[in-house]
Amino acid sequence: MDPFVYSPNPGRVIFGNGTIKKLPEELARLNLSAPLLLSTPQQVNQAEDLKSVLEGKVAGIFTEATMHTPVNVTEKALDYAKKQGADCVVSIGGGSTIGLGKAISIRTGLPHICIPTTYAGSEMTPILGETADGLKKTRTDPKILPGTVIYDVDLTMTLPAAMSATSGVNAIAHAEHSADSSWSIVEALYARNTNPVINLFAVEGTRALASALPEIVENPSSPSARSLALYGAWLCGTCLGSVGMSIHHKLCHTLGGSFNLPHAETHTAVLPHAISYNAPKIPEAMKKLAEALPESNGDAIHGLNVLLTKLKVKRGLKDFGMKEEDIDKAADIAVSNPYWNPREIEREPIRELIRRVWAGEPARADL
Ligand SMILES: NC(=O)C1=CN([C@@H]2O[C@H](COP(=O)(O)OP(=O)(O)OC[C@H]3O[C@@H](n4cnc5c(N)ncnc54)[C@H](O)[C@@H]3O)[C@@H](O)[C@H]2O)C=CC1
Ligand SMILES: O=C(O)/C=C\C(=O)CC(=O)O
Repeated sequence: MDPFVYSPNPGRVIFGNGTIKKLPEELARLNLSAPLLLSTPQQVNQAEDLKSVLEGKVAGIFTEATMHTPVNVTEKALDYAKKQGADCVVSIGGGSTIGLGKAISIRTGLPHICIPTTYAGSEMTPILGETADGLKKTRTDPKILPGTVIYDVDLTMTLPAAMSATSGVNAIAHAEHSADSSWSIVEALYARNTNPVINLFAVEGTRALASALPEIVENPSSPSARSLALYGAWLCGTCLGSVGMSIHHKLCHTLGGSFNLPHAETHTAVLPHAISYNAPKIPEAMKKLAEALPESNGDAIHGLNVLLTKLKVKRGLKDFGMKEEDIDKAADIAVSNPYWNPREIEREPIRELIRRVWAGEPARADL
């Protein structure tokens, strides 16, 4: 056994069906009585349902959560929270809404309860990415980690199949960077600060999502597949919250932040290529990943290609509006200030990786 440090994040997790009904109990347990509910404009109905669960006893509802957590939206929400006398925030939604909850909580000290409705995993991390003046900056602070997470499978039933697929692959990406003894399962399988417990989470989380997502794409109302996917998302989010990020996340943050590409879709297109870049340096992680992916035939890259084909996702960033002439600029940004990575960051293979992702080619083991 290699030496390791295990330092689990605190936080209370409630998982099941119909669990939003437990919110009043949770607020009472924490001695809180004036929650500010947060949502996107698209999820106002779920925020209103939550208000009913609380019998109307809320400080208010703020429904302008936006992807990549723009600071101007946070400032508006902060003014509203103050005016309404909120004593905590409750975010109901995906990573965008949870990001707003984190941004308010870290600025005010207000407790944050999360009710996630996608598989992005932000609820389990002390990480916050915020955008100002066209630049997205990410920071980590233990105080950003939400105190309570209520996973209610019922709330995920409305997540459209295509979004479920890419959001689930976003989660798998957190796991993969934690599997080798040296670094993060897809990024948790090979993180340098990984440990045996996070490795178990990474493998189990990937297995759960790789099994559930194709079923959700075929039958979005399958209760068992929805439950398995949310369980996998919890495990993979825990991986991201516990170990570092590497080239995969660096590429996605570069592409998303600088070229305004959609978050989960970008993760999905990049993942097999990022894994193939690191493959020569992470043999143990590749073995574990292959075991977690159905139909991999012992080859993790093949397994990921098969999974993405089954999920019917778009694989080319050109499909999302990225221009071919931006490939060089993206390569330059991706190799500047790189995150720790098991393989040295070399510009030419990184450029070729981005070109393949831009073109939507299947990943190959020759980068
Ligand atoms: N800090 C962290 O640890 C992490 C942060 N993120 C951040 O989260 C954001 C992306 O979050 P995502 O969850 O991918 O997307 P999202 O939160 O932007 O949601 C996408 C869309 O789907 C809608 N939606 C969400 N759940 C739904 C449901 N159950 N039914 C119907 N519609 C639903 C939302 O209202 C929104 O319109 C990015 O800003 C990303 O940077 C993502 C992962 C981890
Ligand atoms: O943007 C953030 O809030 C920070 C981290 C992530 O988005 C993680 C990811 O790339 O999925």
